Amino acid sequence: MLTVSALTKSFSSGQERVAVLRGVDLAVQPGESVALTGESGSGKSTLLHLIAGLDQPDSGDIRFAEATISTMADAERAAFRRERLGLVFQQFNLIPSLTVADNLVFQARLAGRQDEAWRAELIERLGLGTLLRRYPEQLSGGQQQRVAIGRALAVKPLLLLADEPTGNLDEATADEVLALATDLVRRTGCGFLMVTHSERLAGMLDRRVHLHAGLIH
Ligand SMILES: Nc1ncnc2c1ncn2[C@@H]1O[C@H](COP(=O)(O)OP(=O)(O)OP(=O)(O)O)[C@@H](O)[C@H]1O
Repeated sequence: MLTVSALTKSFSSGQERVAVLRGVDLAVQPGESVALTGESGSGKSTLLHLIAGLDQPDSGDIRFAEATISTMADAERAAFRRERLGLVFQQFNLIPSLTVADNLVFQARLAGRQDEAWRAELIERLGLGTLLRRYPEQLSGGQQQRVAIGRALAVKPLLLLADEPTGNLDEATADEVLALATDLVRRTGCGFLMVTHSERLAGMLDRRVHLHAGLIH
């Protein structure tokens, strides 16, 4: 479903170019959850940003079944991200001026992909029913992250991308939030790629890939 081939990316550092990704190959199948590990600075977030279309690779391809995002123009890539991808970051990135209910519908509405029945199921499964009228600042970290996951999945994405999604949560809450996310991913059949430093959390997913010296091992 996602196929990344021979992806390279370098950044300028002073006079030099530093090659962060040197030919990354990676595939994620529908319904599969994959943990992306690697030491600090190995390029995990860079890879995730490229897959999300937030930045452009130097060379190589990023393909989904229905589209090659690495060759899309900026506007087309942004639309693909909005409509077909779910993004969850460590900072929950909820919209502070919107209630939980409105945060949940916001992206789906923008994407023109509203599905009432699916949203109701997400609310139920993520235990958000009693929180719908609250604002993000009135929620705990675990609750905010459950809303962020619900928002990302509300569009029924092809792929859920998460960068240290439970990094701000205590262990028990992190485990609980990730268990919910993997369960929903299996249910929707979307792929799930998650950056993590945690061996424990990586072990909860179907498979693990390791980024080292610019390559996936
Ligand atoms: N926009 C940028 N401009 C210049 N250098 C960058 C940029 N983005 C990332 N880098 C560099 O690329 C390398 C990889 O960064 P990246 O954030 O992808 O690593 P990471 O594996 O996610 O690290 P961490 O686990 O610490 O979050 C680092 O050396 C970083 O300084």
